[in-house]
Amino acid sequence: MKLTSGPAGSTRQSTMEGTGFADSRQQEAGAVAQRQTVGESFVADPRMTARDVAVYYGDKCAIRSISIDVGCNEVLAMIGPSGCGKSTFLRCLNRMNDTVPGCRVTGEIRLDGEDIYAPSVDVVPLRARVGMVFQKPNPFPKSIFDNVAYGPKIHGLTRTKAELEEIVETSLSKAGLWEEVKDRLQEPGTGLSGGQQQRLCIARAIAVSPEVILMDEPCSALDPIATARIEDLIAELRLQYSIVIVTHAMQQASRVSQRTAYFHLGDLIEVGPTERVFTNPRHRLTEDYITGRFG
Ligand SMILES: Nc1ncnc2c1ncn2[C@@H]1O[C@H](COP(=O)(O)OP(=O)(O)OP(=O)(O)O)[C@@H](O)[C@H]1O
Repeated sequence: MKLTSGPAGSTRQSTMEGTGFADSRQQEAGAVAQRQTVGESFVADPRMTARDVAVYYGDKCAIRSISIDVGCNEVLAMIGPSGCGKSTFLRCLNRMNDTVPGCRVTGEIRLDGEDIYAPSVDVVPLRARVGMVFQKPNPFPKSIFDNVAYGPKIHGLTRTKAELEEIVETSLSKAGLWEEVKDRLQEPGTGLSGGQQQRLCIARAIAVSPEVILMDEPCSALDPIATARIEDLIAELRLQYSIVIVTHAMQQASRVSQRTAYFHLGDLIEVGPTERVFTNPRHRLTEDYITGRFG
């Protein structure tokens, strides 16, 4: 994947602008330098592009001027201390923030070049194209089969029962769950173990042929073995989809992702190839975080 650095336009304005004092100007330059995203935010062939994205909850600005691409067939990890805005940004990518009262999103986000916030965009098909897997596995109170079949049915993706069965089997296979559940498809999804439930939720996302899968700390409720299975699965899914994952586990980010984005207090501080970000961070705040001095 070819990477490119952030343009000058990704610099955010300092709140000290216009003070007129020399030392203030120096501080301002420092503040701007600190808030400019360093590294490689952009890729040559993006699946999604976010430009100058800000999110407000009421009057409170949760993230400011975020510009970043999501590449095809990459896992992009988003890391940073609690409350820095990772989940808020993730939710912008499939307009999940639309469901949060008082939440306002500004800037521009495109999927395959199409503005996903355009008034003409229907969020139901959008959320099939940009699927989401949550922190806590949340299967529907339905059978294993129906959990996976539900999406294709409501999106009209199949014409016959055989086609639907085919999608269910393929999705469960891709999610690494088919062998474990093929003889109990009519049992409730909620009867599976936590790790199996999370793979069921991944199968549910896959069943509607997404282009991007968003994962918000998908392993935080799982034991190490179930976590390892999901991480292996993420590596396989990348071959077909783009994946954006929020994780608190830096080891996990380094294991599963090709690029890592570091957020800090609502700013996107640094983006780059994962190995480089973890071994040779360019921004002091990134370094402080990954070495455990902050967060
Ligand atoms: N629904 C909401 N209403 C008001 N403020 C919110 C809401 N959701 C998030 N926030 C605030 O927005 C900021 C960013 O929160 P967000 O959950 O995106 O951070 P995060 O980096 O994902 O945190 P964590 O790692 O703890 O999940 C925080 O200050 C948070 O309190």
